[in-house]
Amino acid sequence: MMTDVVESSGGMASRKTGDGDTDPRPGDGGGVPASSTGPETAGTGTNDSAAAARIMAIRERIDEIDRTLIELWQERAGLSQQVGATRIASGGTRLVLSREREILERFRQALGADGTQLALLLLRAGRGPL
Ligand SMILES: C=C(O[C@@H]1C=C(C(=O)O)C=C[C@H]1O)C(=O)O
Repeated sequence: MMTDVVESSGGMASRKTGDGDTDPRPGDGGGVPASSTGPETAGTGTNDSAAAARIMAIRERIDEIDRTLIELWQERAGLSQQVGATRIASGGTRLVLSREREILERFRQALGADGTQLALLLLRAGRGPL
């Protein structure tokens, strides 16, 4: 499985297959659209060349965002681990649950139930093995 986060807030749901691909569903682009104008372009899911060009342009920004998210994710995890090591070296606790609750609430307020799930993953990444 590609993910163990369960969608619970009514957003996009996707089913994952063993190879990480998403099963096609009826009407989700698995077939050839009626307005098809040419061969399906570069994995865009459409045969319309104008739509394919637009999709590819948007995907460039999506890829940029994903790279930034990954970088930020890794930076945050590293910082969180530094805080933990600093605190333990000074005789403190590894975790501060009141601070974790604040973070969970921040993400929940901004993003709803998905925010809570995201924050739980962020906190876990920063903890490393307990
Ligand atoms: C990074 C800290 O240590 C731990 C990790 C946290 C985090 O990843 O945000 C929050 C609280 C602590 O359990 C901190 O106290 O700020």
